[in-house]
Amino acid sequence: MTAPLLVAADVRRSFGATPALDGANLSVRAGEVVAVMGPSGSGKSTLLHCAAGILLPDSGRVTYDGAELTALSDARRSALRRSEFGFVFQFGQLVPELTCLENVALPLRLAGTRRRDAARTALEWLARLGTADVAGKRPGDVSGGQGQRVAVARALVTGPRVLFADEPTGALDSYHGEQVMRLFTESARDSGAAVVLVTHEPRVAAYADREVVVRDGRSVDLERAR
Ligand SMILES: Nc1ncnc2c1ncn2[C@@H]1O[C@H](COP(=O)(O)OP(=O)(O)OP(=O)(O)O)[C@@H](O)[C@H]1O
Repeated sequence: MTAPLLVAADVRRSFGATPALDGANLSVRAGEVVAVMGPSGSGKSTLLHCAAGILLPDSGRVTYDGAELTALSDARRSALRRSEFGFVFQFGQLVPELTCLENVALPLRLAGTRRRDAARTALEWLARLGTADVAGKRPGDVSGGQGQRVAVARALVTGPRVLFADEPTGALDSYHGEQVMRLFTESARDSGAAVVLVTHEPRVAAYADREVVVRDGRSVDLERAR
């Protein structure tokens, strides 16, 4: 079995007097989809944010590809996040002033790709997610399901090695939610990325290879028989 690509070990994090994580663990291998489940307020999002280097834990270690994320400067951690990680959230992640195509092209433009090349790659990703028809529209003029597929295309366009998704289908009905999950997990598996997927919906977690359940800031790993 291959070594995990990303490991969060014994992570603790409080917000003021509220202990959000109290010794949580998470690991994910390349090509593996891990669902982080658990009740509301149990610490799922905090664990994702710590694993992705968005939040620093109070104690514990997060290592990515053998390097300790928690020991990097803010600037190096941000650069690593931009180049290695992709993110899909529930709401409000697309830039409303840009077209859907420009939204998907944005991470490539930020990484220095020329406008025409970025647009071509972005359009390929929109087509793979079945949303090439909304390329010229602004996010406010597309449906919730189309918007989430555009967000997935934007998360995948740079070829990230780890994808983080926090309730990516939370705002969708079950039909569109399933469609987004299928495209999301297929695309991630095709590209060999590792996926950390926070959800409280068993139907969404069913797309994962493994489940980690967080309760009161602590995690339990459950192997899923597939
Ligand atoms: N920025 C913050 N400031 C203060 N408290 C916070 C903050 N973020 C999270 N918390 C608290 O930390 C605990 C864990 O929150 P977290 O969002 O990680 O849970 P969750 O399992 O993702 O919840 P949900 O399923 O409702 O999104 C909760 O008690 C929450 O109120």
